[in-house]
Order: sequence, then C-alpha cells, then structure tokens
Amino acid sequence: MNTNSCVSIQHVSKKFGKQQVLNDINLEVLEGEIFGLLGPSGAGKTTLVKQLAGLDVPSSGENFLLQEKMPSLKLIEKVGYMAQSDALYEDLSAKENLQFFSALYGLKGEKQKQRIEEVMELVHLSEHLNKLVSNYSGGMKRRLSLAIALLHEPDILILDEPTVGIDPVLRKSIWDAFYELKKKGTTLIVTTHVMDEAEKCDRLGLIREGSLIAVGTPRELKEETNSTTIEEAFLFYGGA
Ligand SMILES: Nc1ncnc2c1ncn2[C@@H]1O[C@H](COP(=O)(O)OP(=O)(O)OP(=O)(O)O)[C@@H](O)[C@H]1O
Repeated sequence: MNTNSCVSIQHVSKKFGKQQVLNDINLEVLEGEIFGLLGPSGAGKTTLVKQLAGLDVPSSGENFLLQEKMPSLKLIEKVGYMAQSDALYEDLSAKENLQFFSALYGLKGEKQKQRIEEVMELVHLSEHLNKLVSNYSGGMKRRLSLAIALLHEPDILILDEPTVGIDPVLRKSIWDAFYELKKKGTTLIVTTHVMDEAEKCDRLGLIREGSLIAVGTPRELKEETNSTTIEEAFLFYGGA
C-alpha cells in the first residue's frame, strides 16, 4: 500500500441479488487529492462511495480508510459524506438542521455557532439561515447538504454528485471551496458524470458497468488515448 494512501479499495465486488454492480475494484486514493469517480448513470459510483462512507458493505473484498477497515465507528468524525439525495429535515430551518447535525458530531456552544457561520458562508447561504428548508430551492438544498458534510471538518470528504442542479456560477464557487479544503489537507472523493467537472479533479477513476476501466490524471488519460477530451478518452477505454 502506498504510504500516503488514505483510501484503499481492495478487490471490492458487490452483488444485488444476481446483478453484479461492482466488479473487483482496486484503487488507492492519496492524501490531499481531489479524486473523481466518473461514469455514466448506473455504473456503480454511488454503490462504491456508500461503502467508503460506511453505509454499505462489499459482497467480497475490503475498503480501508486511514488504515481502518470500513465500516468503522472510529472514523465517523473523520469522514464527511454528502449523499445524492438530500437528507434534510424539511420542516426545520436550515439553522435547526445544522444544529441537529452539529450535535451528532459533538459540536457544542460557541464552536458550533462558529462552524455553522463558516460553512453557511462557504456555500453562500448565510442570509437564508433561518428559512425553513421546505422553502429552499433544489440548488439551495444541495448547498445546505454540502454545508452539513463540512461541519465537523472531516479529513476525508465523500461527495456524491455535489453540484447537480447548481448553476455554473455557484458551481465555480463550490469548486473554489473544494480547492480551499484540499489546501488544508482534506482528501476529496467526488462522483460525477459531468465531463467538465471531471477535468477539475487531480486524478480520475473511470467506472463502467461496475469495473474500473482506467485511473490517472485527466491529462494522462487524454494523452494515453490520444484524445482531446475526457469524454473521448472514456469512450476509448470503454472499447467504443
Ligand atoms: N439497494 C439496491 N438494491 C438493488 N440494486 C441496487 C441497489 N442500489 C443500487 N442498485 C443497482 O446498482 C446499479 C448501480 O447503481 P449506482 O447507484 O451505484 O450507480 P451510479 O453510478 O451511482 O449511477 P447514478 O449516477 O445514476 O447514481 C444500478 O443498476 C442500480 O439499480
């Protein structure tokens, strides 16, 4: 295992009934990188990142985060996860949602107040702190979910399609926030099926029908396949 690897996926396969959804995945994610999992809808990205977040288990193989086998309660405070669908309390205000999740992570008093202000600023929602979540737009809910995942300053942040439904201007500001977190040493794992977003990652893993078909920097993947775009590279590796 690489010494600065902080996520190690070893021979991970997953079946739902007879359907093979992940097929012998092997992957190391390095500390402090932004790693993108790119693949079409249904490729198995969510299934994989759920395991990394400790919410599901492989049928065979093992996942390690910070040298600890998943799922592990020890890692709860070190890992942040933002699911694809927002898990928010609609009939509470944003602030109440943030307070609830802060409490789960053991954030209290002044520290809690300060973190809530910081994360809401980061996602440009400070003005809407007291609004009921049911009155939020889809994009606002996405940003609030992101704020919640950031509350406890996790070492590893796992984001399942973080910018779906978010306009380009805000998408840029969210990516700026990702780079800020990276600077602080946070490792980010981001799933996406958007090619221009994939270009923003340090390294990419291309997933197709449950198999990891290529891993490398966006530049490497393009060079190796003589492609001008990631999309072209993806099609090349996919055998098209
Ligand atoms: N709990 C489950 N039970 C049965 N099948 C499942 C379950 N979860 C996922 N699947 C199936 O596994 C496959 C991969 O789904 P997954 O959500 O991991 O794909 P994805 O790459 O994240 O796609 P998307 O971008 O659309 O979310 C799909 O065919 C899906 O129907």
